[in-house]
Amino acid sequence: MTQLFAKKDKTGLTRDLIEALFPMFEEASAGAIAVDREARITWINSSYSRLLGIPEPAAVIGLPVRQVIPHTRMPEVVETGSPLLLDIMEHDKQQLVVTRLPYFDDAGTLMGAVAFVLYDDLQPLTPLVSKYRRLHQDLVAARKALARRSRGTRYSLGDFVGASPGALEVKRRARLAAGRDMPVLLLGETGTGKEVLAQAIHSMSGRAEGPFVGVNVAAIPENLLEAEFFGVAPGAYTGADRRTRDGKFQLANGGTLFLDEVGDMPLPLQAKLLRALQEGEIEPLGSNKVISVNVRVIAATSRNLEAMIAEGSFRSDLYYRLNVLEIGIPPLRERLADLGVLCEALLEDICEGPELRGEMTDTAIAALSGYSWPGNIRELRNVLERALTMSEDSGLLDADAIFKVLPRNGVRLPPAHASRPARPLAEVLAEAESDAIEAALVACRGNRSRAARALGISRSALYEKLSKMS
Ligand SMILES: Nc1ncnc2c1ncn2[C@@H]1O[C@H](COP(=O)(O)OP(=O)(O)OP(=O)(O)O)[C@@H](O)[C@H]1O
Repeated sequence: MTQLFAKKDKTGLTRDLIEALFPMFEEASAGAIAVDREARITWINSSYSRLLGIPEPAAVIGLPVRQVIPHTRMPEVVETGSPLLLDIMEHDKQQLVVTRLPYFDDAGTLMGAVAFVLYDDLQPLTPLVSKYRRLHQDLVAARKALARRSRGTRYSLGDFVGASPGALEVKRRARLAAGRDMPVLLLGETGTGKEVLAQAIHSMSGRAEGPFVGVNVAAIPENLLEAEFFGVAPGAYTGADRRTRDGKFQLANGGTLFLDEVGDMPLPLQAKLLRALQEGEIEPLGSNKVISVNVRVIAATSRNLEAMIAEGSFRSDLYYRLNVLEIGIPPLRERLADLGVLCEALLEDICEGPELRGEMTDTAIAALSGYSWPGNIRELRNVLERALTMSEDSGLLDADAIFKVLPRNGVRLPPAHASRPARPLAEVLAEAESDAIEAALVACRGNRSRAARALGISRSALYEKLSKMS
């Protein structure tokens, strides 16, 4: 206590008061510390040193307090001269309740601040602390979502759900793409997550703070594409709109331009796009000036560009320019192992709010895996949405609920008969039995009585087998 204040004159009331109260506070608290007006540590007691894991308290005297306690708000107290009477501070994964007070000299000049840890064991405060934690987590999530939205992205790599070898390879290549500022070509059928991945790559890249601008080439009428891409100079048109209009390249300057359905781009525009990519310059419509742009392009298509090159509808030089790093996203039917995790993630997303809840039985997943999913994950999401809408209040989706909403002309996938190592006969028979039951249920569109008849077993036997399968 004697080293707390550098000067020992004790004429000021505030100082007297603090010094008088200090021993009491110190004893009652789990730790105490003092800083000068530059927020450098002038004193720390042994219990606080122990709590913070500081082996040698003398070694931290004179150090900026933030260097020792990263989340402390003592600098704020010495800056504003206002106390922070009750605050929860995180240190090394522990939560401490702290009080911080400024202290002044006789002339009322701020000299520094003292802080006491009131609780280091927050057990009695559990309800309060868990509420605080929840609010804090919500705040962090909301801030992140807001930041992403303001940059034009909704997805990060965590949103590309899947743990199958195919999905893991996609994620590995996406991380690689994020680390290198080069064009990327995403190849995959419709609904496989090309846009999710493009946004994820942008969010992980050095351009994350820049804009993410997406343009779906197939959705824009051919005669408007050039203006959409490169912008319009004032007076380019004699019509009503005589203002300058920035194109997607300008809007994406400093960030990422996502060209979806690039295979649908007409040949004349392909030539202009190639020039823009090669030169890093664009020329707005009706202008004779070129503008430099710094844009990273991620292109995507569900079409076979090599075949298009062969038939002359896609330029090979543009293809090589875009395809510096290629990521092939497998269709859902080739990564059925991901169905379980995908359903879980999609149901959680669909069932926002407490009124809706969705859960799947194993037989429901088995039913989903018998379908070929031409619309991939977008179609899976639609199927789950429809199944939930039609389900009972419980939100539990079984095979019946799935069969009711799967497209009637759905193609049944042949069971995988890849060569396998020898296995116990009982295991092989059980698998064959569940394959046969699944096939019968699909063929009978989930009608169990008809499926049982087709299998040549009683309805109750089928129920028994199904309960063992789930
Ligand atoms: N791996 C994934 N994990 C979770 N959700 C996914 C995944 N892939 C796609 N989705 C979801 O499926 C829907 C379609 O995804 P997205 O638009 O990225 O597909 P796309 O390949 O760009 O489709 P298109 O070629 O038709 O534009 C979105 O709702 C997206 O959230």
